[in-house]
Amino acid sequence: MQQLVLVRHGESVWNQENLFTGWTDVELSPHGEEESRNAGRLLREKGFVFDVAFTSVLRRAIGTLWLILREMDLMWIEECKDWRLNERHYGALQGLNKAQTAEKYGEEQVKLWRRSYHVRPPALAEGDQRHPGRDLRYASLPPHLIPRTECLQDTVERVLPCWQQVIVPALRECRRPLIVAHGNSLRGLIKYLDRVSDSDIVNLEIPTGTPLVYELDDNLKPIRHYYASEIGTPA
Ligand SMILES: O=C(O)[C@H](O)COP(=O)(O)O
Repeated sequence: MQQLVLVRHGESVWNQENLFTGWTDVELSPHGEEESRNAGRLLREKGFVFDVAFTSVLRRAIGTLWLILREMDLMWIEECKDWRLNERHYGALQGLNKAQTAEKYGEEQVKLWRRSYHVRPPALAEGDQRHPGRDLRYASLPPHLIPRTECLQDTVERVLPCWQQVIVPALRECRRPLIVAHGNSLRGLIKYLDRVSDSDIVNLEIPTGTPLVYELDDNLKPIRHYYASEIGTPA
């Protein structure tokens, strides 16, 4: 049996302001930093140890990972930052207020943009300042891989190669990975692991800064999952 721990980053300043964030690189809020430290303390208290960590190239996830590792005295472990663990790209919605967008376009439309598996938010224009192609961290990517918007299915299609190519090999080597990523990249991974249907994935919400533990069998299929906070403290 192998364990995989998934953590959505702590609250960001844009979560606090209820803004669509996607690939916008925003900081953790003070509350998000506290959530991250608490996650690290909890994991330490429950006896978790990691020897490799995977995260996105966005500072709210990297910052959460670093605060967790600091609390666990594990800052020395190997870290792998992979753009494929980024949040779903929210297209032209990035930077807009979620409540105001719902007032303008209607709750139903915004729910489709936020939670449906196949519906993409409006795309960023090619020349938009926010286009990720202008960002150094994506400079080595072939242009066809750089999104201007994504539905959850698009996100799954980039998260799964990351899972197969870098996380599965670590698990096969019996390493103990921690994954710190984002609401929708984790929803995509969980959809795959738990074989959640395209319609049921609409209802899956992942709280910020709350370690979720997956127990996997030898074929890396989930046996069960639970929040680390639900485990009894070891004697
Ligand atoms: O990108 C964002 O705005 C959030 O991190 C996730 O937002 P959602 O819950 O609206 O998908």
